[in-house]
Amino acid sequence: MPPPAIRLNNLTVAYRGHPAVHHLSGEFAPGSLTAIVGPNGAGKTSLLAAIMGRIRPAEGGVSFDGDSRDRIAWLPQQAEIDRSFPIRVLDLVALGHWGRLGSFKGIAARQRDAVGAALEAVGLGGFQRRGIAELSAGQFQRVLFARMLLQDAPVILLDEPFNAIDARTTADLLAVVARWHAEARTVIAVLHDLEQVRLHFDRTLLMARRCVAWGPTAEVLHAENLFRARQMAEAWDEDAPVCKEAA
Ligand SMILES: Nc1ncnc2c1ncn2[C@@H]1O[C@H](COP(=O)(O)OP(=O)(O)OP(=O)(O)O)[C@@H](O)[C@H]1O
Repeated sequence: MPPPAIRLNNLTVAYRGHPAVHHLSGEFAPGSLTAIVGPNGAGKTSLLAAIMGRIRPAEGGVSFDGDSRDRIAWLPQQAEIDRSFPIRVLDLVALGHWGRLGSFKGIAARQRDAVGAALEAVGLGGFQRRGIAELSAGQFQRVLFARMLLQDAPVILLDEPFNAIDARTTADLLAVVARWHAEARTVIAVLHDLEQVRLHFDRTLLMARRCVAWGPTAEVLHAENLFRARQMAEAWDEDAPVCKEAA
């Protein structure tokens, strides 16, 4: 099934009345590959949360054309994941099958094979029986990508997927992202490395709570836009209330 278009309609996300994303409008086209960039506190993670439906917008909203939100795969920032949980790589990756498995059914042989294939695809063949606490940060990120391979979702959201990940692992995981793009899935990734964005992402949304620029990466990552985003970040007031500006 093709991915839906994802539309932001005057989207405003606020925490206790203070805006983190302000009056954002635009569209992620089906099958597009978009980087979201901007200074710390620019609202990038909040935007992903609004797309996921984890935060209710203060104003405006997110609409999906032709498909529903439950077919999104989401990779949170590593810092948000508790790795002390005693679970094996096999079981964690198999959770990618969750929608098809049902809660308490065991993992069938076919699904075990699919887990093995996904682990091979991310360079971790044979890691099934390892505990997740025994993995390096880079290996763990590979495992999470393997889980997303199994999820087989038309829309994939990645929040800083290459933070603290070495160059080799990043290159391998960028190849997985390119594969998803070639398969016409919609991929949206929050990133900080602008060189990586220039090399691997067609489109970019540069934001500083508001949209600074959104379009082809080479145009968006222009020095003037980057300067404006920095200025907007320096000027914002953490305690400013949500305004009632028209869309
Ligand atoms: N759960 C929350 N409760 C209150 N305020 C929040 C919450 N999450 C984020 N914020 C605030 O919203 C603003 C945007 O945060 P967000 O994490 O979306 O930005 P970001 O662009 O992803 O930042 P970074 O690059 O540092 O990860 C910040 O001022 C932050 O303090």
